[in-house]
Amino acid sequence: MRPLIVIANWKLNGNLKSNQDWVQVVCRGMEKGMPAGRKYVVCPPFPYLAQCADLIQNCSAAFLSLGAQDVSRHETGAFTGEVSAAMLKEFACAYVIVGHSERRQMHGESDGLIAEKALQALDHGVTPVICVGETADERNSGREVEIVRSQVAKLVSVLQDRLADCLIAYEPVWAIGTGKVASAQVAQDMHRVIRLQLAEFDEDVASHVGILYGGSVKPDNAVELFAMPDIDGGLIGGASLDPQEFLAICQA
Ligand SMILES: O=C(CO)COP(=O)(O)O
Repeated sequence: MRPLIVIANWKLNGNLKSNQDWVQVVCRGMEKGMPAGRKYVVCPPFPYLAQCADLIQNCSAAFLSLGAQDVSRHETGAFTGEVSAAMLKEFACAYVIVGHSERRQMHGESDGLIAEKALQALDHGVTPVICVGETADERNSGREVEIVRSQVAKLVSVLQDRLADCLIAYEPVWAIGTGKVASAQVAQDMHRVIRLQLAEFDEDVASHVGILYGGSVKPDNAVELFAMPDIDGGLIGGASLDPQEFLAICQA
């Protein structure tokens, strides 16, 4: 059985005070009891990883894990502004998001670079959460399956059976921050496409890999999304900034 995983992606949000309040509210909520067999992760901006690691450690409900929003494909060296997987590991990051559509679009990240970043994370014992997804234009022209399959094909060719230790997040770009959530069936259909593609490579890998949905997930649509057979959790942006909303999604 694949566990259900809910990940808060704060993006470029947060400050010392609001982070402290957020972790306190979420921890207190989780201490009251959470559904069994689930995992929860928070991904703050880099400068707050140490603060959040400390806050989480002091939380008696050992539910919440820490993740980062990006990682360098390099180990070390003259790469100004980059953060390595080894550094993330030192700050207790168990997960890292790679290839988010905002990085693909605004920073020109390619499928090849994203696969290399995932390899770096794996080499340092950090689980990569690899994002894929089509734009509105690609879906409107009926190319959504072709686009997502080409993104996944690159992951399979580079990562091979190490994909078993990764998570994939299907985040249709048209659903991110727009309030236009993919219907549970539309999301399930694409998750199925991805899982079948992984099965073409290796059935074991396909049955192992958690595939999360991201894009305008809210407490009221999470229940239906998470009930789908190939949806193994969610990557939550806007709704994760409010600790009560995030908690409600974790409990959905
Ligand atoms: O990009 C996302 C998570 O990584 C989704 O963002 P929203 O939940 O704000 O649509």
